[in-house]
Formats: sequence, C-alpha cells, structure tokens
Amino acid sequence: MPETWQPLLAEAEALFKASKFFDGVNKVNKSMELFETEVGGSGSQILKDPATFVAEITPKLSAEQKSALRKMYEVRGDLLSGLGALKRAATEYGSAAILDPASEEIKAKKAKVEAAEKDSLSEDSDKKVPVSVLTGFLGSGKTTLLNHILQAHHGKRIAVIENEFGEVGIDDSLVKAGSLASEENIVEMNNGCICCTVRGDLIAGLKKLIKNSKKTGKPLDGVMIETTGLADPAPVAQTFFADEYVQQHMRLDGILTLVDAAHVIQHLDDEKPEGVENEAVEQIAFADRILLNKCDLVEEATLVEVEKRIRAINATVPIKRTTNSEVEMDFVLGIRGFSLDKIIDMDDAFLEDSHDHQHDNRVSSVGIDVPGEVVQQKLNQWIGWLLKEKGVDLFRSKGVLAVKGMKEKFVFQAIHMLFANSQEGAWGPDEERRCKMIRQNLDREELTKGFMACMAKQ
Ligand SMILES: Nc1nc2c(ncn2[C@@H]2O[C@H](COP(=O)(O)OP(=O)(O)OP(=O)(O)O)[C@@H](O)[C@H]2O)c(=O)[nH]1
Repeated sequence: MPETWQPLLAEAEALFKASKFFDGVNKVNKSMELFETEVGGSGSQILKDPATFVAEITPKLSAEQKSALRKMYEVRGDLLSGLGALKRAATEYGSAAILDPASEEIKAKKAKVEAAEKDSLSEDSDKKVPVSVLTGFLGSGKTTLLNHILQAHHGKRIAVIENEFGEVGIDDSLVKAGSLASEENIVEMNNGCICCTVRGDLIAGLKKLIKNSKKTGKPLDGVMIETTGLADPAPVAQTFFADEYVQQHMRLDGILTLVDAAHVIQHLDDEKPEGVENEAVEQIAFADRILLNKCDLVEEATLVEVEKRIRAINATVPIKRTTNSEVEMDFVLGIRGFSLDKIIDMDDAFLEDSHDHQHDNRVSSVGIDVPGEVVQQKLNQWIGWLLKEKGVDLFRSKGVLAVKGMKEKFVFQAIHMLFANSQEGAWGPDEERRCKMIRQNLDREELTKGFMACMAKQ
C-alpha cells in the first residue's frame, strides 16, 4: 500500500508527545510532502517556502484540507521548537495562523517562540553541557588547539572525545591532559569515521561522559570532540538533535574549524570523484568560528587570498589568524555559535535522517604498530625519503616512537612535506610504541617495509 500523509501526521504528533523531536520532524516532513503532491504542488515548496505555498494553494483547498495543512504547520512548529530551531518554528506557526487566523492557541505559540528566540540565553539551555566540535583538515592544528584548551587556566572541567581516521589511534598519546581533564574523561574512537559508521559510538561516548559526571558528582563544564580531518561536520552536528538523551543534556556550542593557511587552497581546489563531498569546503561552510592557523608559514598575500576563499564559502563566520592554534579562550569556548535555524536556512536537508556522505576512497590510511625501538639514523633517512618522494600525496604522517638510546618518547609529525619532531616525556611501563601514516594512493607494502627497516635488532 502506498504511504499516505494521514498516518504519518498522527505518528509525528505522537513523537512530539514522546519528545522524539528529530524523528517527528522526519515524519511530518514526509507527511507534508505527500500532502503537497496530493493537492497538486511539487518540489517540497510546502517545506522550503511555506509563505508562497500557503498563498498559492489556499484558494484551491477544501475546508478539510485547509485544516489538515494548518495542523501540519502547527505540529512541525512544535517539533522544531523542541529542537531549538525557534525562528523556523515561528515561521511554521505563522503559516498555521494564516490558515486559521482565529486560533488564539497558534498565536500564543508563535509569540512564545519569538520571545524565547530573543532570549536565547534561556535558563533551559544553560543547564546543558556545551559541546564544541573541532574540525579542520588533516594536520591543520586541531590537537594543538585542544591542548591549549585543556591546559588553559579557565577552571573548567572539560572532557574530550577523540576520533581518528584509520586503523591505529595516536592522538590519545598526543593530547596532554590538563589539570582538570582526567583519564576517565578522554574517550577515544577509532573504528571508523565519526561522520559515518560510528555515530552510535559517538552517542555512546557522550552518554558515558554524562553518566560518569553524574556518578562522580563532578559536573562537566564542556566537551570537545576532535573529529578526523576527513569528517563532514554536518552529521556530527546532527547527533545533537537526533538522540533524545544527548539533546536533553547537551547543546552544541559551536563548530570550530582549523584552516591550514599553507595547504588549504590545495585542498579546496581538489577535484573530487562524483558524489564525494570536498571535506575542506564542508568544514568551512559549517564553521561557527575559524582559526586561520599556521600564519607563520605563509606571506600576507596568501593570507588575504585564503581569507577571500573562506568568505566565498562562509560570508559571516568570525575568522582569527593564529600561529600554533594560539587564541583567546572566549573566541572558542562558550560562544553559543551554533544555530539550528542558521543551518536549516543553509541546508534544508540537515534534519533528514538519511546520510549519503561518501568518503574519497582515494584516501586511505596505513597504521603501523611497532613493538620495539627504531634506530635514529635509519629513521631520519627514511623520513627524509618519505617526505621528498611521497610528500605531495602524503596528507599526514605522525608517530610516537621508541628510539634506541632515548628515554623520552620521540614524536614526529608531518603534513605534506613539512616535518617537525619533539621529545615528549618518558615512556610509561605499559605504553604501546606505534607509528601512523595517512596518505592518498597508498602503497602499504612499500611503507611498512621501509619503516620496519628502521627497527633496531632485538
Ligand atoms: N609551523 C606551524 N606548525 C604548526 C602550527 N600549528 C600546529 N603546527 C604543527 O602541525 C602539526 C600538526 O598539528 P596537530 O595539532 O597535530 O594537527 P591536527 O589537525 O590535530 O592533525 P590530525 O589529527 O592528524 O588531523 C604539529 O607538528 C604541530 O606542532 C602553526 O601555526 N605553525
């Protein structure tokens, strides 16, 4: 039997009563689109441009159809207001009011969301834990920013969720827990990209943090989610509306995007295979704040050019030029930058429960887990070869290694051909020694063989 709009509308109402706003929006949208087709409309105008739709269709509707349409806009308004998209909810109530000007109830609902929108620092949202999503291309400076945030003296307890692209997780060893970030507050996920298969893991990670904080009686002041450099931030942001528990306890404070001034133009210009989104563009489009990082590596003219490119994608986002991701905390924390209304205006499919995001499968990752120690001289030669011969395609390589004769951990980081290393504290007794690389069109065998040749004989 073909689907009809009536049962879908009833389901949407029931979902609103059960506070399942995200699922409810999906149902009411479907119901409205079916209704639109039934009354001779098309193109989802009923959702995208309610004012025009109502003006054009009303003269053609029976009293019964008019009343159904009024109900639809009302239910959609209720659901959107439940999710916090207050401006859009007011628009929906406005359409319901045009269809039923005598209804005091609709007028009251509209006035209520308009007042709440003005007072967006409402008490209700203040009780929720603010969550920031850190995005930015591979190697753009996300972990560096995270470390500043964790170590800054803001007196806040901040938890971290790490997500890495690839088979070996490394960032947990590179994140320097600050005075208030204890181990129980660092969750690592490396089973896949946060924006696809592991959304369930992300939700579970967020719930675990809230439950931990309730159990220990230590309230959380914030959560930072560091996404992989290859993540599309939209589905990550959607998580805050799709899961009821998360929606009740947390609010998305903002999407913070790190832009690597030296390499971003190359990534923005990268022509992707059909159907694959350019992650660098998406990360800028969804940003609530941009840190234009690595300003030490380029000339003023390049910075101006990069700012122009950013503005062409996101005209209003505040941008700060930074080096080593150094920035005042109030630019990144407690910014109340994320607005569901803004996102729905930009991408009206944002609340759709289907995710057809495809990764660029030319990008793959080789992870090498290395038990034992490497010989410094051989390693230097191999890294030299790697950067010179493979640097153009090599997005990112990083490793935490045990070097023969060195008590400290040897950390190396490379982005394309730029390389840095440092020594980062002594090895713990049970710590793993590992090395990770991410690059396009990877020859796993060649890389693994080259690296293994650097190992010291046992
Ligand atoms: N020259 C220079 N190097 C920087 C700057 N910011 C960060 N770096 C270095 O760039 C490298 C990558 O920085 P990370 O903070 O690990 O970058 P990331 O975005 O977390 O990397 P992935 O997690 O692999 O995507 C490290 O070696 C940093 O020390 C900067 O402003 N200038």
